Amino acid sequence: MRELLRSLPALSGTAPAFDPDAVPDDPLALFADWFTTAVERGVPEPHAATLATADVAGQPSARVLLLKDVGPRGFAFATDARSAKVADLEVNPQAALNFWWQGVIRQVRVTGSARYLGEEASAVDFLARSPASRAAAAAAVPPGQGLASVTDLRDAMTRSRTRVEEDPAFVLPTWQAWLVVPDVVEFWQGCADRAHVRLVYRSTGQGWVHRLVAP
Ligand SMILES: Cc1cc2nc3c(=O)[nH]c(=O)nc-3n(C[C@H](O)[C@H](O)[C@H](O)COP(=O)(O)O)c2cc1C
Repeated sequence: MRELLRSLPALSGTAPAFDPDAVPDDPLALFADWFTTAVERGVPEPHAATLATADVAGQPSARVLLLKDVGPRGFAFATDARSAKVADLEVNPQAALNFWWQGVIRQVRVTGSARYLGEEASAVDFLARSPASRAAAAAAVPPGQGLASVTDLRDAMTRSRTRVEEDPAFVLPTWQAWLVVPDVVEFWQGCADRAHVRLVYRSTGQGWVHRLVAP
């Protein structure tokens, strides 16, 4: 493995032009710009992000999920209330989100606190999912619960699919939309010569300040 790992290239994407002296005051605007560029440059699944949480004892855990919205208030995702991440966030709302866009050598790191967006936003998110993903979410098998076999899960999903198709307005009561409200947003632009650009925005409570830091 050691040899294999050392043989692999890193930072092999193509960096778009980026001038850290000509950035917007609001990091959410810069995020939208970088995200759009990632989509235009064909970065696969740029909306997949790693969410890190920590439990009451401080034990961290991280998992990939999909970004559902981004706007002036923060970064939205959706999940099941019975999941470990929600158990973590209920006792410790501090969270981090990480995006890595290989094709453009860009990383975005977000830290902040997460809050539940309420029943209405959660229902809107659930109903916007495809029938297959609504059925999968509603398969009555809570995330993390032990399974005897994958066949059991498929059977539960088939029953759930019928229910979702018969009642298109059905909303899984445990489906929740959450928002990560950022305190710090870091934009990392990799460069082939290793003079990487790290631009860190920090919330002041009234607005944002930003500065360059060493990579
Ligand atoms: C590409 C990708 C997208 C995913 N999107 C979501 C998502 O939007 N919401 C979600 O709850 N889990 C999503 N998952 C599954 C999570 O990674 C994770 O397995 C699940 O949420 C349980 O995590 P937890 O036990 O830490 O709460 C996704 C996984 C992958 C690989």
